[in-house]
Amino acid sequence: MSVSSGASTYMLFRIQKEKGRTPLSDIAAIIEKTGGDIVGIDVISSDHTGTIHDIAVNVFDQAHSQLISESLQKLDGVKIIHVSDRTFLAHLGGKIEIASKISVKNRDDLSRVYTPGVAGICTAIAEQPSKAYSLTIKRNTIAVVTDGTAVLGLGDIGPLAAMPVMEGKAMLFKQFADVDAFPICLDMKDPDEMVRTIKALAPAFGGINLEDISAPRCFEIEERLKRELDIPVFHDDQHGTAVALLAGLLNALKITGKQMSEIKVVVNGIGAAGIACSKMLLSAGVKNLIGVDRNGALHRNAHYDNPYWTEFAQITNPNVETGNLSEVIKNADVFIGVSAPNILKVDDVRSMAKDPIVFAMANPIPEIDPELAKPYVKVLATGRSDGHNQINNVLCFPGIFRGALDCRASEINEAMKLAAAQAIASVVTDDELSETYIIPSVFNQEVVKKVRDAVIEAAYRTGVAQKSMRDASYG
Ligand SMILES: NC(=O)c1ccc[n+]([C@@H]2O[C@H](COP(=O)([O-])OP(=O)(O)OC[C@H]3O[C@@H](n4cnc5c(N)ncnc54)[C@H](O)[C@@H]3O)[C@@H](O)[C@H]2O)c1
Ligand SMILES: O=C(O)C[C@H](O)C(=O)O
Ligand SMILES: [Mg+2]
Repeated sequence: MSVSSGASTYMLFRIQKEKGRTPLSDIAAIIEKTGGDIVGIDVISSDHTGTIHDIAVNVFDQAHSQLISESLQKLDGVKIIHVSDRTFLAHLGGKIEIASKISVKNRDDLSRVYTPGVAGICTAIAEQPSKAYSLTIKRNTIAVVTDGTAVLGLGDIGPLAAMPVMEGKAMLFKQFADVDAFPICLDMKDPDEMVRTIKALAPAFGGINLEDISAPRCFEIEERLKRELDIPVFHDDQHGTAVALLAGLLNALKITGKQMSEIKVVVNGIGAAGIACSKMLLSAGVKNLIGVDRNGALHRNAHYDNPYWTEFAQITNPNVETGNLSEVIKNADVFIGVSAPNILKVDDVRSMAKDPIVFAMANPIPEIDPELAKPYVKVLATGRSDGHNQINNVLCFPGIFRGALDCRASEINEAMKLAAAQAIASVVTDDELSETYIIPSVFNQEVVKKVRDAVIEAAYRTGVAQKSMRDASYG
């Protein structure tokens, strides 16, 4: 049985073949015999001792790739230098670069973009700082800042290892909303030091997108930066997630015919995303919301060292339910997971109320395998790109910052977030709405457009837009 390119993993086997030993045809035959589908062979180098080849092969999965490697290693005079998959290949050398808008072809160009011409521009900005918005990259540039302490669901893997996620966010900012974003991975953990450093970096940027900073530190860092900076500061894992979640839930409830005010919601993982999602749902009208973390349900009769949990317990769990996830999820209408992989059991889902909604949003592995949950849920969503109903903050951050930059909002406030959620939900029309289509694809070009316009409208309405409406090309 061979592998069709659609449902497979693309691997690149770099092999060294000694001259006069196993011929290439035998190597190819072994790969095909082991079920691999060869899609290309390149010669990388060749000399009197042998040849290095890259053999591109479609395989079923990692285990299949391993099997092919083992078969190749047994061949006489064949050595595997390395095996890479498509994802690793896409990351070679990083995913973004800086490009100039003007090319410098001669001395005349040089004297305008650099010294001496540039000095006049600097003086103009020194005299009138707001000119930085028209004469530098500030007006369209966002810093994507992390300390690497809560990277996806991988935890505290540090600033260096966080780079691929931050580069990815920068790519998405550019592709979806033409926002120039730059990844900044800080090697520090102390909130005071982080606030000081981010403030010191701020002059070059029109906004700060905080990313993958662990709770509860992220709350203090964001609150202080919002107070102390005059550009929008937005913690994506809190607010981007909450916006995308509310959009998904608004549409999912249309399918189940239930009301926000009547549903029982269990939020698992009371960290950055969990607290923000819960607060957004409360302001959208949910009354019975229970937060669960590693030690079970949070409730007002317990004592927590974390002040954000104390506050959370006061405003949630009105019936003071106690116990672990399996206990409190009974009769819940909605499960929201922003916690860890595979912690929701099929029996938990089966104990939920009729027509359960399960949003298992932990990345990269959701709280429950979608295939296991599917038979028992009415609406299922994950944070991943490779299934139906992707509820991910990428639906929010490009458009919300596009809007905030275009009207030069001094902040991103509650009204702007709510407007963004409603805008995302509205992209799916009533005719289109179904169990497998509650939330638009991020590739739907309406998403960024609608979010931008709704955010700008809310910014003017709430008095935080600093540009005239005409200049913001809006309204
Ligand atoms: N889909 C999305 O758009 C999206 C957005 C943000 C975060 N996330 C995902 O949500 C998860 C949390 O992200 P965060 O930024 O809030 O991180 P965080 O570190 O701030 O919070 C994680 C919380 O989950 C809790 N937790 C861990 N394991 C648990 C378990 N077994 N049971 C109950 N609680 C558990 C932790 O104690 C912590 O309170 C990650 O997997 C992340 O990838 C998804
Ligand atoms: O990065 C993502 O895909 C979403 C989110 O920011 C996360 O931390 O999981
Ligand atoms: Mg994140």
